[in-house]
This record gives sequence, C-alpha cells and structure tokens, in this order.
Amino acid sequence: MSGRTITPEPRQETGLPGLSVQGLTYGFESDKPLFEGLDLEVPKGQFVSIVAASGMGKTTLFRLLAGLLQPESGTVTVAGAAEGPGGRSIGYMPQRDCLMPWRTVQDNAAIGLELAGMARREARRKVLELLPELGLAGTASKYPHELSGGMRQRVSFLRSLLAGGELLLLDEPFSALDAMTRSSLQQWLLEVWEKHRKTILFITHDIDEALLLSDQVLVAASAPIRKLVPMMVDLPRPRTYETTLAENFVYLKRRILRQLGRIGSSGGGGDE
Ligand SMILES: Nc1ncnc2c1ncn2[C@@H]1O[C@H](COP(=O)(O)OP(=O)(O)OP(=O)(O)O)[C@@H](O)[C@H]1O
Repeated sequence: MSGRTITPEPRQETGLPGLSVQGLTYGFESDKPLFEGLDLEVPKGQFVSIVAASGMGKTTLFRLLAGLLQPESGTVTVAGAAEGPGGRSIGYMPQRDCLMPWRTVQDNAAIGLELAGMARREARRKVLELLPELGLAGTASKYPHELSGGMRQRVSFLRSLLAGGELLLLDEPFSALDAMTRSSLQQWLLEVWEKHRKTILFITHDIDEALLLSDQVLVAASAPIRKLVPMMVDLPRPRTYETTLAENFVYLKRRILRQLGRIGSSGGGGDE
C-alpha cells in the first residue's frame, strides 16, 4: 500500500452508456443457458464491478462483450469501439498476464498499438512515455521472467489500456497475486483510473475489492444470470485501505453477502 492519495480531477460523466447490453442470451449448450435476457448498462467513465461465483460465465460474458462470441439473441453496444475481424477493439486484461516471454516490457506493452496499425517505433515511444506513470520506470528492456507478478500485471494493464477503445474489461486481474501485492495494485489501479477515466468493467469474486474500486457493484446472485442486482457505492474518493474499515463499507458488504445468500437476512445492519 502506498498510503499516497491523489486528488481526482472533476468527473467527466456524460450520462452516456460506455457499454449497453440488451436481452443477452447465450449458452454453450442450448438447454443450459449461462445468460437469459440479460440487460446491463455501464455509464461512460464509471468503474463497475460484477461479483459472481466461479463458473457462472464471467469469462464467457467478456468474450461476448468483446465480440469474440456471438449471442444467441440480444445486442451489445460499446461506445467508441471499432468492429474488426477479430471482434471489437476494446481493452481486455485477463486473469493471467499472458505476456510473451520473448518480448521485452516495451514490446509486450506495444503489441495492442501495433495491431491497431501504429508504426512500431511510434508504439514503442508511446509505451516508454507511460512506463513511469504506471510504476514501471526502468523496466523497458526487461523480459517478463525478470519481473515480479505485480509488475507483470502492470505491463498487462498498460497493454490493455493502449489497445484502444474507451472500455476496459478486467477479468480478475489480481486473483493470482499475494494479499500485499494485490492491495497495492488495487490502490495503483485506482490512481491510474482516476487519471485516464476509461469505462471499466471489472469481474471479481472478492467483495472487498469490488467495493473499494467501484462506483457500482452488480451482483450475479443465481445461475443462469437473468439480472444483475445493482448496488451503488457512494463512498467518497480517493479511496484507500482505510475505506474498507468505514461503517458504510461494511454495510454495503453485508447487503452483497445477503444477495449472494452467504449470510441470512438476520445478519444485522439490515435494510432488506
Ligand atoms: N468453449 C466452451 N465450450 C463448452 N463449455 C464451455 C466453454 N467455455 C466455458 N464453458 C462452460 O461454461 C461455463 C462458464 O464458463 P466461464 O469460463 O465463462 O466461467 P467463469 O465464471 O469465468 O469461471 P471461473 O471463475 O472458474 O474462471 C462453465 O460451466 C464452463 O465449463
């Protein structure tokens, strides 16, 4: 944890959706849908998390949003994302960093830009400019095996950030990291997001993580997913680890635990 705080710039929310999903239905087997008539809206510039149990279909959802899978029915609209043969140009950060071991940090981070058609030299220059801001100063010519797990995830995030589009899909990016690294990367992500203000859809099993980071948490309470129960996280920003000890934080956590059926309705602090 850095303990450092930054003053957020005024929000530039437009009220426009960054992502809009209407009536999404999909399953690998027709009699076992993962999603049935699902609606989902993420306002532009917001940080929204989905809390879902393992196996409910979060990776599949991201593949549908990225245009890598076609829904059985329903529509997905991503603001500012160009359609291409491999899907939509949006930033996607997977659970594991998936860096290419034979490429340096600079070349790994530049891939998205190169694929989008930018000249290699220009893409590398852009990466070099951003490395210090992402806590990666001095790593440009290192290879992935020379980095810690946390640093590899930062490179992976930078690659997603540069991949284009206004929407970033983050698929449990910190789940493989130890608790200390995870906590410092959560803080780091908040700082980077405050600066770049992309629309972020973040999937996690970890309720504390979702609440600490998000403007809104969407809870997938039962399978197949027909709706996501929204929970507005009206905790002040900038947020730090201290935020997780606040009364309001604990109150919201209880509500989510109840939605997920992990505690009973007599769990205290109730409004339901
Ligand atoms: N290509 C595929 N063909 C058939 N079934 C699949 C395929 N990919 C995933 N599934 C099934 O769909 C369901 C959802 O998978 P998915 O990977 O989206 O879940 P998840 O919520 O991301 O899981 P986890 O949290 O464990 O990563 C699982 O039951 C999985 O076995």
